[in-house]
Amino acid sequence: MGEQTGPGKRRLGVMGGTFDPIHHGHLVAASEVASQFHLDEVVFVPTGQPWQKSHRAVSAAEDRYLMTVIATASNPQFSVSRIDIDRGGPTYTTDTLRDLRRLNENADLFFITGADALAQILTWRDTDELFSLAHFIGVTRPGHILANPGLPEDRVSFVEVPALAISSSDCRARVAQGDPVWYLVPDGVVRYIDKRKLYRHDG
Ligand SMILES: Nc1ncnc2c1ncn2[C@@H]1O[C@H](COP(=O)(O)OP(=O)(O)OP(=O)(O)O)[C@@H](O)[C@H]1O
Ligand SMILES: O=C(O)c1ccc[n+]([C@@H]2O[C@H](COP(=O)([O-])O)[C@@H](O)[C@H]2O)c1
Repeated sequence: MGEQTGPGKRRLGVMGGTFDPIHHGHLVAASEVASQFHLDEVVFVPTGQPWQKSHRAVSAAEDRYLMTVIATASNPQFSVSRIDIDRGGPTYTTDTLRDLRRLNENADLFFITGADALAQILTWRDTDELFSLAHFIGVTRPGHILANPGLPEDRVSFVEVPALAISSSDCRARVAQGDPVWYLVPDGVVRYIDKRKLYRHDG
């Protein structure tokens, strides 16, 4: 893994996502990678403005941030960062990783991404720099093929995680239809969605 690994360095996982809402697929992926890669911590980083999702309405960043905090609060290995929200403007992972490296000088970064997001990674901004900032870990996701889309071989690993066919889109659609999202998202997130009337057409 080149210059990113070293003795005595903390191993910091980074789970970026829009988290609209965060669901158990995200949490299981982070937990499994933390275990298999012996990570000290996984920081969840909700996007500010996910520029590749500009074709649809995205919930307010503060709602997505708070749901991420609620979902991760009970796990001492998990934390949440506001860096992408507070930076403002479209969210680029090169900025995320540069900022996290500045804040965590003695850490190796492991960016966790599902098979669908990994397949799109060459469309992200500044990909040449991207791969020098972190090691990328692609995780399995039902309905998607996990493969290297052309990243340098020594910059990417693959992890099979317990399959959860859950997506944020499906959770939003279920709430809009009045269907339950219990057990797809953490209980506190169900209650937050209800309290803030998120995803309801009359919300
Ligand atoms: N069920 C899942 N299993 C494994 N990885 C997942 C799963 N759901 C999301 N991910 C990964 O988590 C990261 C953040 O995903 P994101 O917040 O966009 O959720 P999503 O469910 O894909 O949302 P949407 O349906 O709105 O596109 C991405 O890397 C994505 O591939
Ligand atoms: O850097 C980019 O250009 C870029 C483009 C699309 C997605 N990403 C990142 O990929 C992660 C998952 O994004 P999303 O849109 O699937 O929620 C999240 O951390 C995004 O900031 C990054």
